[in-house]
Amino acid sequence: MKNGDASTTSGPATSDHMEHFIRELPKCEHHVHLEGTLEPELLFQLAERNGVALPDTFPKTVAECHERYSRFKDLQDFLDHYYVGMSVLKHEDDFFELGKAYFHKAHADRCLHSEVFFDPQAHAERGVSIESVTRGLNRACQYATKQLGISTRLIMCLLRHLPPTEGLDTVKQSLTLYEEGLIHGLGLDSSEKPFPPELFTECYSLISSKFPSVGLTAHAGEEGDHSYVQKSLSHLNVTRIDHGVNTKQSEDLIKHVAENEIMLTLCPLSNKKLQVVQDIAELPVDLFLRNGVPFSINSDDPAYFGGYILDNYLAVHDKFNLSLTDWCVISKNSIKGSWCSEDRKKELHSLVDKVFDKYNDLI
Ligand SMILES: Nc1ncnc2[nH]cnc12
Ligand SMILES: [Zn+2]
Repeated sequence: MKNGDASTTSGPATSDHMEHFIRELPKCEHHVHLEGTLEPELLFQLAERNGVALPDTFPKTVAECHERYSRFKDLQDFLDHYYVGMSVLKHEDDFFELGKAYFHKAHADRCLHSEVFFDPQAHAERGVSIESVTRGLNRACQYATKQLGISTRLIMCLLRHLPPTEGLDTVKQSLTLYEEGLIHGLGLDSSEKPFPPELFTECYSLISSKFPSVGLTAHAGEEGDHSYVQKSLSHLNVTRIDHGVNTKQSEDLIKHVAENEIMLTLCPLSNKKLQVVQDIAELPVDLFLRNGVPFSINSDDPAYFGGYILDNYLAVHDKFNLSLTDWCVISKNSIKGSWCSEDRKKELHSLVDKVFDKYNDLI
């Protein structure tokens, strides 16, 4: 049966098969901030356990949190809340618990490979060392691999609203952790405008000169225009772009990104919540597919944006009438763009093929 022709079958309609297919599809996540997976329930538990007094303006209950999360005006409005929320994280075990809870959610969504961000500078401000944060999260990564079969990578992000000299200090403090193999990538996040990527050139070149195999990525083209994407590629030498929605503004850039297999890590629910788009249907999913721009689908800050990776896949399914073949392209590109071993990629490819074969006869 072909996509869209639901008239002649018994059993579930095509769209039901499509939804089952998407649920079963092995997924790779490349854009999730572990601090953004802090659910309100754990946030309040940690506040009590760690004796953290949240400001009077902070929501008092889980329900009030959800109400607050339903009306972020933009990225900055979200970030102002997010940095306060994460102040309840104080000890290595808190970070372990946070990571473990995320990996269980990812596992339930059939996410088999996950590359996770963390923001050490946001914790250093409160006296929490980069070692405590990294070791706690690394233990969670090991747990995910051993107990849940998820391969993982840890990506340290620099906060672009802080001075680049502080970013460089953070990079220097992190060198031993990269050396130990606890951190595998470098990223750049927080308020995009007016902090262009070239401010952080030295931070990126220091890491890549010491550890050439470390993956480089940066948030760009979320609220910033396409020049932020261009400059992340030319000045930071990243091989991946986080968000990158505004790549759509330049035909030359679309061509460049496609030809050089730069993967964009799209985050549909995040873009809607932070009003990057008013509707997920506005995302350039068709444009990117037609032009061979590789992208993956991710959750960004799922505790705040109302859904983990599967919800983001389903949101795309809901708005774009993608075929089984389109989904296979998305899923194979997200494997190809992952920073895991070639053997792991082969395993993931064959798992995707199995699900594709199962549903190819049905859809
Ligand atoms: N969507 C986002 N953009 C930039 N920085 C972030 N940090 C957490 N979520 C972010
Ligand atoms: Zn992000």
